[in-house]
Amino acid sequence: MPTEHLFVDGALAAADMARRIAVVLGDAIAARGVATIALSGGRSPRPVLEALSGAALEWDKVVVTLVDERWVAADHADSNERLVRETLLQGAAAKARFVGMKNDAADAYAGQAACETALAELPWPLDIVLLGMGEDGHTASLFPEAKELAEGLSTHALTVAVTPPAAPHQRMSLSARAILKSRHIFLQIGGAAKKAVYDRALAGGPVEELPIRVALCQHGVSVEVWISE
Ligand SMILES: O=C1O[C@H](COP(=O)(O)O)[C@@H](O)[C@H](O)[C@H]1O
Repeated sequence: MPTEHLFVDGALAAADMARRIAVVLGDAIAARGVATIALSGGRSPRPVLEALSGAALEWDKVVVTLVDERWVAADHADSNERLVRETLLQGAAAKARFVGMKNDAADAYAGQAACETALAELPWPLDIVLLGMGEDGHTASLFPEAKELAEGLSTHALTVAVTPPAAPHQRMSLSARAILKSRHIFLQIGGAAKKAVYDRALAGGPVEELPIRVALCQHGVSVEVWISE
């Protein structure tokens, strides 16, 4: 069972999550001289990343990558890289090493091999994989109805190129294997609709129905969930 942190307020949940991330990254630096974190995109992580940016860490020893990315330019409003650069990688935190997923290839499928090579050079397992979840139960860009879902759940590769069934832009996503190649999985669940999906996922069933079960229905990696109303 995941460890659940319950909050009435999303801002308090974000601040608490940022504090916990900083502790885990600091411990990783003390133990191994380097700390690694993969970040999700979307709306939920923004306040966490803004708070984390002010943490007193040896940022030059932190490596930041992504859980998923939209195949758009790094200055596009939908770019997860842009989100991370604008929120986390500011001030002292700008010293962190950022390894993004988007490259110059024309589409995500053509760019997957180079992205795989870039991510393979990181020190695995990652210390933290920070996940979000959509109301359809997707996590990273492992969407229930995507034609690449089976590949994302079964591949030995770290990454999978995806065309979302009902969202804009091709994506690059960590595979299930990569998500589980981590020391800690942290998950944000905000609002009643996501909480209902989270509860249904925890109750068990096929991972193809609710891909968040990749993280929730396994015993190898510790999972902490920040739940807010
Ligand atoms: O498409 C995505 O959605 C999920 C959830 O996003 P949110 O905006 O509801 O927080 C996110 O975790 C994922 O990284 C993103 O690409």
